Amino acid sequence: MDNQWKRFIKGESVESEVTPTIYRSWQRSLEYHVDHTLVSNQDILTTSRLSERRDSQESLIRASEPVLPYIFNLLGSNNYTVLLGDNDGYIIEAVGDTHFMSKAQKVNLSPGASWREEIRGTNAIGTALRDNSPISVFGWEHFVHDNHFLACWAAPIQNSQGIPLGVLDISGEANPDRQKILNIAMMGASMIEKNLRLFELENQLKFYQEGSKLASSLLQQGFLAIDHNGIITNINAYGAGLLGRRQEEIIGQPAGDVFSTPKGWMLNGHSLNLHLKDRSGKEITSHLNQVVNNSGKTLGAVGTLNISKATSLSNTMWIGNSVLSQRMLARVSKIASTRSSVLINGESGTGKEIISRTIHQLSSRSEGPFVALNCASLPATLIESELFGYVDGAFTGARRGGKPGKFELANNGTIFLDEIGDMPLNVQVALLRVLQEKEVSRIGDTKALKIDVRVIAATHKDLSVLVTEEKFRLDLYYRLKVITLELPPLRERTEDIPDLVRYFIDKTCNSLELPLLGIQEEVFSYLSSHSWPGNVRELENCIESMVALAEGPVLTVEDLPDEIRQSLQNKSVTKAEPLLNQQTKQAILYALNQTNGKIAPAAKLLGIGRNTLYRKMKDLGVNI
Ligand SMILES: Nc1ncnc2c1ncn2[C@@H]1O[C@H](COP(=O)(O)OP(=O)(O)OP(=O)(O)O)[C@@H](O)[C@H]1O
Repeated sequence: MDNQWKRFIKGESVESEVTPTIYRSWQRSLEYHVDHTLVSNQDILTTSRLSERRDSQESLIRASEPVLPYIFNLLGSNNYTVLLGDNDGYIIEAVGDTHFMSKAQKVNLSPGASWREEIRGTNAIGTALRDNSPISVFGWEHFVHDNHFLACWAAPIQNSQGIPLGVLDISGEANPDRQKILNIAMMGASMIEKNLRLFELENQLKFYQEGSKLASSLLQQGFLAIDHNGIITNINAYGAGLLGRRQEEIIGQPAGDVFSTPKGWMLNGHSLNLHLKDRSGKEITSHLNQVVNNSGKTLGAVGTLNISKATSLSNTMWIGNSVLSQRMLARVSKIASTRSSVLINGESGTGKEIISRTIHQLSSRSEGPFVALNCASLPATLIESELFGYVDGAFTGARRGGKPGKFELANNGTIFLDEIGDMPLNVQVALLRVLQEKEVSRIGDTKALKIDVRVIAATHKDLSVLVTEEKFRLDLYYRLKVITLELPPLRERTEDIPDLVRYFIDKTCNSLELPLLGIQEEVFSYLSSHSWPGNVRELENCIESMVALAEGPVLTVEDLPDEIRQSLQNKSVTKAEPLLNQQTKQAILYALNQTNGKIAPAAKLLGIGRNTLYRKMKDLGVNI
């Protein structure tokens, strides 16, 4: 039976008696000087090299994992082994019957061995890979005599360009139904190819998804996706921030529930507009374009989410969604529905004025005026006339025709008295009278004018201490603190920082007519680690200068002021108070010198508010 092989080895011509594929492979085996008498022990990987090779072929192994046992079961007999070879002919996986596998092992037909033609002569694995075509190699068709007990079928596993990535082999003892088993091998190879394509698609999809996730997170605009059932399938962090909620609270919700008031859905040809107005008057609009597939079926809609221009730059909007902010806003809306006086306590720049405006706007007086007066910014002698006004000739220097006071101007609305702790005692008496009698008389006038004004007072000082020091009247204190509201400093609600920063970037870019700048995520950790003694005002000034001086389209750590860039390292360093005071005093004097003693520009130069500057000047004994 092995006559043809014997005669070929002797050098006789047998070309017409064997299939051309086998004949060509025998000839190549001769050229490779393969020893036809002996099983080669060459090119067998050590266990560690084999596991490295398996690692490098991870997707081929994963794709064949369910296929090899399936093919083995399909063969319906134990006299086979199903092998996976890589593109170098190394066997990297085997499933089969232990009895046959131990026989196969004797000729190195087992994991770790390479069955390239160059090493083992004609064989199904090596020849299928060499010809990139399915093949069966039976008995004496193997070039090496010791392999003549084998019957093998192999089919290459190709990528989508037809390049062989590996090979699926079925080996056993000779079987008469040569074509049937070859078909099974080909089917196995094609199943592995399909799995590989699926992985490729999964990877591509993941790549696109990751890409779009990154793009939407970098987007300094809200991004929203809604499926054809109206369910929100994606919203970026910025968009969620605009809605004052977290991404995970919104994704999966019906869009109609999230955008409930006042206008809801508006379908308009191929686009869709959504509106939302929240408690503080912030209005959000979303413009979405429908996405359709090739057959015109609507898959959903994607688009942007913005604060509508009309309200985006209003200075009455409270930005921040931390637990503390939420708690405070809930209290503010309750306060707004009452008529009582309010006393707001909070450090400078925490938003006392903005929250007073919010109370006014949410109240039934919102159509009336909101009038603010800072008691620390005026000399004691002027406060009274500012508050109550005066008649013609009331005092030397009085304006001809007189002047209405802030109370008169605030009639039917709200008066906001900032830094009330700095109000002189004599004015406190007059204020108390106005509050009790609900009428005001201009200085020098005998007539009283009925007024209906809600008073919101604010201070960064502890008024009860001022009362014990007899700098503040107890009766006025009680009159004002009917309702109190504590504004937490920014360092206690650092979760608000990202929203505030994005808002200030938007606001500054708008006012400087610059294209909207992005911000590197890392910047937030620096901003959150700073203690912000000047609170939101200091943060606002910091962002304004970062935007104005920005080098590129995205604000980075490099754009941060030095002291904030160093704040992460300096957090543990204790402050040397007296030195700090000295330096603050010097900075104030320098700024005043630069601005010829003008308060507003000096405050701007220092990056603090006017009121803070007045207060610091008072505390540090700086006079102009
Ligand atoms: N939550 C906030 N959202 C948006 N802007 C804010 C917020 N809090 C403060 N600001 C901004 O910070 C700046 C300071 O706020 P505001 O004047 O209300 O603080 P304040 O507590 O009254 O300060 P001061 O006591 O020094 O007068 C303002 O420009 C204000 O618009």
